[in-house]
Amino acid sequence: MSDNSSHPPILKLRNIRRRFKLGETTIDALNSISLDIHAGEFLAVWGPSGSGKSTLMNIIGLIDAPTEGEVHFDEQDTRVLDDDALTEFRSQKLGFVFQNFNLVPVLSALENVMLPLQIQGVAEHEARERATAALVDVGLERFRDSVPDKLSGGQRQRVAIARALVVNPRLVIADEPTANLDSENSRMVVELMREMNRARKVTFVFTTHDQRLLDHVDRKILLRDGNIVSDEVTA
Ligand SMILES: Nc1ncnc2c1ncn2[C@@H]1O[C@H](COP(=O)(O)OP(=O)(O)OP(=O)(O)O)[C@@H](O)[C@H]1O
Repeated sequence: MSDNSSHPPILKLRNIRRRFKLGETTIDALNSISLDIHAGEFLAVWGPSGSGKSTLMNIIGLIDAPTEGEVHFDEQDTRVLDDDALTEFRSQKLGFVFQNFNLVPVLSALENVMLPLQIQGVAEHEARERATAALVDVGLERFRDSVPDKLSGGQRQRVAIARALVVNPRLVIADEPTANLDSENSRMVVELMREMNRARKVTFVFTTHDQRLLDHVDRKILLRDGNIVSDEVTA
C-alpha cells in the first residue's frame, strides 16, 4: 500500500449494511462494513460465493446504495447526491471492468474506448486522440479498427481496461476481471493492471477467486457472510 495515509481516502465506507428483501425473506448481504481505500492501492476483495463481493463492488461503484451506513467519495457524502449527480460522479471518477468485458459488439475497439469520453461530452477529435493513446498503453493500437468478435478474450479485456482508464478515473473497479480468461490471458491482464498501478498510480479494487491474482496484490480483504474477516496488507 502506498504511504499516503495522511491524505484523505478516495473512498470511505462506514458501517455499511445492505439488506435485500425477497418476499418474506430478508438477506443481509453486507453487515456493518467499514473500510478506507487510498490513492495508489492495488486491492483485492475475495471470499466464497455469496459472501457479498459483488454487492460491495456495486456500493463502491456508486451503482447501488446501502440500506444503512455512509459512503464518502473524495470527501463527498454520496447520500446527498441525486441520481443525476451520482451518474455524473461515476462518469468522472470511476472506471469499470467487468468479467464479461461489456464491450459494444458493433463498435470497433477504438470506438468502444471513446465511448466514456463522448458520454462526458469530450469533442470527437480529442476523444479519438485520447482513446488511441489508451489503446497504445494496453498494446492494442493495431487492433483499433477490430470489433470485439475479432479479438481474443484477453484482448477484449485489455480494450475494457483502456476504456476504464481513458477518463483518468480516481478509482478502477473490476468485478472478477479474469473469470472468463485462460491462465495465460489472466496473467497478461493482471500484469497490465499492475503496470498501470505502478507506473501511472491508478488505484484498483477488484474481486477475485483467482489465487494467482491474489499473489500480486498489496492488500486483500476477505469477506464471509457479508463481514470483513481479514484485511491484510501484503506489500
Ligand atoms: N439483487 C439481489 N436481490 C436479492 N438478493 C441478492 C441480490 N444481490 C445479491 N443478493 C444476495 O446477497 C448475497 C451476496 O451476494 P453477492 O452476489 O454480493 O455475493 P458474491 O460474493 O459476489 O458471490 P459470487 O462470488 O457468487 O458472485 C447472496 O446471498 C445473494 O443471493
